[in-house]
Amino acid sequence: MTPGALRAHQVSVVVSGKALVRAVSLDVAAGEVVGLVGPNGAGKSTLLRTFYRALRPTSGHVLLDGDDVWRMPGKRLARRLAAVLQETAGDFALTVYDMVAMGRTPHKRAFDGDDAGDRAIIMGALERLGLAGLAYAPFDRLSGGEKQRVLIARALAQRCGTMVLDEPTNHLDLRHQLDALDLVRELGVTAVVALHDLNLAAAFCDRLCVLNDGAVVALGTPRDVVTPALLAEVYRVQADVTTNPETRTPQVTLRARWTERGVVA
Ligand SMILES: Nc1ncnc2c1ncn2[C@@H]1O[C@H](COP(=O)(O)OP(=O)(O)OP(=O)(O)O)[C@@H](O)[C@H]1O
Repeated sequence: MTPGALRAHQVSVVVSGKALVRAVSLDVAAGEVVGLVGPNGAGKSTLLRTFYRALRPTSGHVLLDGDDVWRMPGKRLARRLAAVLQETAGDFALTVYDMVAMGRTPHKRAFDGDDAGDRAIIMGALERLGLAGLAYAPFDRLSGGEKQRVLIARALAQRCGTMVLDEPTNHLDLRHQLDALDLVRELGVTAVVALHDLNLAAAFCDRLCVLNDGAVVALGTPRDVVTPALLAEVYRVQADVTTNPETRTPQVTLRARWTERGVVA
């Protein structure tokens, strides 16, 4: 699990004549965690899809340790880069164990079964995500948060040095949100993670990349990026930014005002 250096160079995505991602350049150093933030529709998922080869950039390149991910055999990329996507529909017959076992596929030849080493990795990933008790439950019956933890466990079992995570915490309760991001940090992997919760992003990420309308509008440490001016410009909200006394990272509080119709932020 050697962390890779991930580089997007002038990546643009145009679909049906509409530019969804516009000339994005982002260098993520080996072992660095970069948060991708920005409003709904800003292009976060679209950019991430070019990283794990779900969507070919119209122009520009995505490089992992200097190798163009779009020129690499898929299996080789999957041994180096794991993606945690938003909830995936599973086959109704698959158990939680089966879903996590898929993380081992890039490391096997066709028709190879799981050996003892694979089983230990799969069970270790299930235990790490608090899912050992659900190992033989049908994936489709799980709650949204449980499913999300299964997808994280699958990426963990994939044993890659680089991870791309698209809103990995959106279904998780507070404790599991912290656990999931703690895990990413603990692993020491290179990670690009799309997050909506700016406080969480600021607490866990080395740097934040702010996308708006498909383009990077700010890139830097959380302290440099999370400012009332940026929040007003990008999210069109009035907010105060203080320093969290525990984490020493920026903390956003929306300014709310009372009207006869209730609270309006
Ligand atoms: N295949 C497509 N064809 C046309 N437009 C698309 C396509 N896929 C995405 N879009 C549009 O591209 C824009 C960016 O979408 P994307 O999912 O990347 O945003 P996002 O920043 O991840 O948003 P969210 O925070 O809501 O998840 C949106 O306006 C979306 O409607």
